[in-house]
Amino acid sequence: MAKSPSFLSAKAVGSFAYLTIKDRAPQILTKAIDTLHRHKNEFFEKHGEEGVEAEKKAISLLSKLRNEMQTDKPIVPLVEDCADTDLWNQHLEYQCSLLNESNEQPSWFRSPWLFVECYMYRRLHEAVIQSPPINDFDVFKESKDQNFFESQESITALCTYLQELIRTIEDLDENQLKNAFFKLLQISLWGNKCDLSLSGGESSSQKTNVMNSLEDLKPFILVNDLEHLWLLLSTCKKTREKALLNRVSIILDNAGFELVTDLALADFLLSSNLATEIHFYGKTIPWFVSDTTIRDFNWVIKQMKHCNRKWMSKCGLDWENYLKVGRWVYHDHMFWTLPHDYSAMPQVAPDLYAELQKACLILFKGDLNYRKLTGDRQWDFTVPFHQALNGFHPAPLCSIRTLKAEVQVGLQPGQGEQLAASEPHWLTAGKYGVFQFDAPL
Ligand SMILES: O=P(O)(O)OC[C@@]1(O)O[C@H](CO)[C@@H](O)[C@@H]1O
Ligand SMILES: [Mn+2]
Repeated sequence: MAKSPSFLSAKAVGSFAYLTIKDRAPQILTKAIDTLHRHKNEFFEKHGEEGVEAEKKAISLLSKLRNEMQTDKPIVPLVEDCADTDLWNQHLEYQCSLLNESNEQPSWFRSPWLFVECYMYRRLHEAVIQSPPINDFDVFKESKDQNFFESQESITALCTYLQELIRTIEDLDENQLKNAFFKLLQISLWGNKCDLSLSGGESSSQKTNVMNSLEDLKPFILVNDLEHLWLLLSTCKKTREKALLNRVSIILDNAGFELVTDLALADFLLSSNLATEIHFYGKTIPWFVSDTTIRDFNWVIKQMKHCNRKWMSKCGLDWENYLKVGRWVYHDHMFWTLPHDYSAMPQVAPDLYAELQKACLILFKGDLNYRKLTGDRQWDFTVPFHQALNGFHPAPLCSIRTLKAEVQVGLQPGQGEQLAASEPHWLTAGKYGVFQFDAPL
């Protein structure tokens, strides 16, 4: 078996990983510190002097973290005893073993980018939980909520389209159903552009109506396996006995507009009978600035339900009902906020792997999921996606991802080189996307 290529890391000066750890990650910590500072009065009103002391402590812990990163200090073990602390510290020991020969310590600019970037968010969480009584504060909530509020035009247009689709769905022929399916998948793909960790926490809302740009965006889809998804789900629908369940699992990414696009897609899958149940997987802690937690998931549905726009409110009501009757299920699992790539899931989280195996299709949203699917390694662009998955095949799966990191596989010969020649930042600007499918052989 050929040796796998090296991990992306900030060792490569000028690389996107390097620029992230050097510039964007410290900027994200600074914004988190500013957010805590701006909530000082709220903490005082809620908790009195204890709240102000807690704010000071969290800020001091985050400032220390930022300094460790900016001065490339060794990565230190987590100290707060949580359910995942041992797994994190065991992984840190594994990272130490990778550097044994060079007699070096894991550090921000030497260790794999995936590890240190995930570690930063887990240390940020540790700083907050070490600061009671503000230990359940989400430093990213404001920006996730703002993304939702600033995307109202797109959300309204999407809900109006979805409700019209549902109203007429019995009259749609096979081809019309497929086109609607593809349209909602593309909206979910481009919803992934709205990612606050790429923008360093600056607003990245969907201010224009993405539905009007789908045709213009088609040339930016580098791998398009949509037909595989249609064939899989339409065949499951035709061959399914009445009772048999067809589960589609969605590994969520960002809250706000992207989450609404994923919920709209999920509604269509049920309304069209392409699936009988949808399982969603979010993050158990605030993660990569915009990622969805259970609070974000419930907040978006509640906001939709109570808003004064007819079709948005109808969607919110329907979606709340899907959850009530169990046709939509939300899962929390700590694995998604560990630093491991997905080929480690059978060993590290066999219960989660077994759960994913129950799906007839798994949709992985976003760039970080793509990085974890492919091990965040420096693969040649033409390496098959199946190979890069390194044995991770719980069920047929599809990555729905806009490119925001220097890892991409499954391209045609010369395709990557041609893009690099015309667009130096094609891998990281979020301008290109993929629908990349894999089925167990
Ligand atoms: O998973 P998402 O939300 O699509 O993107 C997350 C992400 O793009 O943000 C980082 C920027 O620091 C990337 O490296 C990382 O993959
Ligand atoms: Mn994300």
